[in-house]
Amino acid sequence: MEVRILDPRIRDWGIPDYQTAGSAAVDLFACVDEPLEIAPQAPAVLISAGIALSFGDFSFAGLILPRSGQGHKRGLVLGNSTGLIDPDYTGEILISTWNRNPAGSPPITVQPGERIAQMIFVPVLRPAFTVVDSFSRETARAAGGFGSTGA
Ligand SMILES: O=c1ccn([C@H]2C[C@H](O)[C@@H](COP(=O)(O)OP(=O)(O)OP(=O)(O)O)O2)c(=O)[nH]1
Repeated sequence: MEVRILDPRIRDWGIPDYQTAGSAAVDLFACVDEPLEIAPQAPAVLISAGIALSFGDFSFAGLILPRSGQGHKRGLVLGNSTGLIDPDYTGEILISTWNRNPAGSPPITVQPGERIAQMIFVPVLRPAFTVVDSFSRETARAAGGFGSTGA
């Protein structure tokens, strides 16, 4: 996979890579020029991750996810819940950054180079759609959902 370094500070912070052989994700750095205060419940802020990717073949995509420590402990999550990086997207990777804490909480300060999110890569399946009036196979669940099997 090709990576373009759009913010030279990335070379000092560590080009995003798997921290260990067992790691599924690469951490993304906040490429802000100065510490950035994000108020609770304020509209999400787009922060550059300082990199662009070329997926080569289009068989996988990227997903930007919150980091558990940032999200669970600190309240710093993603304004779009999950970011999808399409395999044909070659622009700057942006992180929609949101302070989910209740109004009145202190702001969260994001430092330059802080690891605020992570990205995993997933295979993309592109099933062909056949338009039908009714499905050729029935299931026990049928349209049951949203708690249909009990609490
Ligand atoms: O957190 C994100 C989400 C998206 N993107 C980039 C890569 C992605 O491929 C592109 C488009 O994202 P998406 O398909 O989710 O956007 P959309 O709202 O459906 O708009 P469109 O596809 O019309 O651009 O924006 C990011 O950099 N970060």
